[in-house]
Amino acid sequence: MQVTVGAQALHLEVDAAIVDLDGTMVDTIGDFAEAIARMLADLQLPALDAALIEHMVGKGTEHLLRSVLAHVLAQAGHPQAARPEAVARLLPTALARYEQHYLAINGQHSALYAGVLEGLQALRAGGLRLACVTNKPLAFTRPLLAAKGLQGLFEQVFGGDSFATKKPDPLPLLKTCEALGTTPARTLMLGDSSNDAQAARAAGCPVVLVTYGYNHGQSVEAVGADALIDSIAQLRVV
Ligand SMILES: O=C(O)COP(=O)(O)O
Ligand SMILES: [Mg+2]
Repeated sequence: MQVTVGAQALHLEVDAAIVDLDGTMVDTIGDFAEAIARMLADLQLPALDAALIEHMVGKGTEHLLRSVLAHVLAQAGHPQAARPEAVARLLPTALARYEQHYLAINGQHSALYAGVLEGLQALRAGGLRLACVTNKPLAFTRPLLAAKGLQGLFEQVFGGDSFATKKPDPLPLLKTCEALGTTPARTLMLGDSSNDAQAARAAGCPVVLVTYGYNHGQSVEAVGADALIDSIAQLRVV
C-alpha cells in the first residue's frame, strides 16, 4: 500500500513498518535517569547530570552503562589511563543493579509522544503491518509496551538482545522482515536516530525519522532519512 508523509511529495510503497521504541514512541529519558541514579548510588559513585543521558542512549544497555561509568569516573578525576580497566571492573555490578532498578520503575518516568497511538492505530487500520525493533533489552521492552497501551499493535517485538547484533547493524531489520514475511524494500523503518537510519540503509529499507527523539543529542537533519516528521500521525495510508 501507499504511505504518504504529511504534506511532502514522498509516497512510499510498503507493506509493513518497523518501529523503534526509545525516542520514537516513548520518551524514556526519565526512566533511564532514575535507574542510572539508583545504580550509581548503589555503587557509591557520584550522580550523573541527567541532561547527558540523552546523548548516551541508543546503542543498548551495555553501551549506555559503559558511557555513564566512564563519564562519572572522569568527573571524579579518575586518571584517564586507568579508566577502561575501572569501567570493566564496575560493569557487571552496574549492569545487575541497573537491570533490577530499571524493571522496578519501567514506564513510571516516561510518556508516549503525541500522535503515537493515533498514528499507529491509523496505519494498522489502513492495513500496514507493524513490528517493534528496539535496542532496549526485550525484558524491558515488553512491560513498557504494555504499560503504554502499545503491545497489541505489533505482530513482532524484538529487543537489543534478540539477535546477535543490534542496530545500526542491519541484521535485526533483516530478521524482522523475515519474521513478517516482507521484503526490506517494502518495509519502512521508523526511528529517531542514526542507528535506525544506518540499519535501514544497510538492510535496504526506506527510512523515516522523527525530529523529536534522541539521536545522541544531534539533529537528525544530517542523517539522510527519506523524510523527517514531527509526529507519527503525519504518516497516512492512502
Ligand atoms: O535502549 C536503547 O539504547 C535505545 O533503544 P531504541 O533502539 O528503542 O532507540
Ligand atoms: Mg530510538
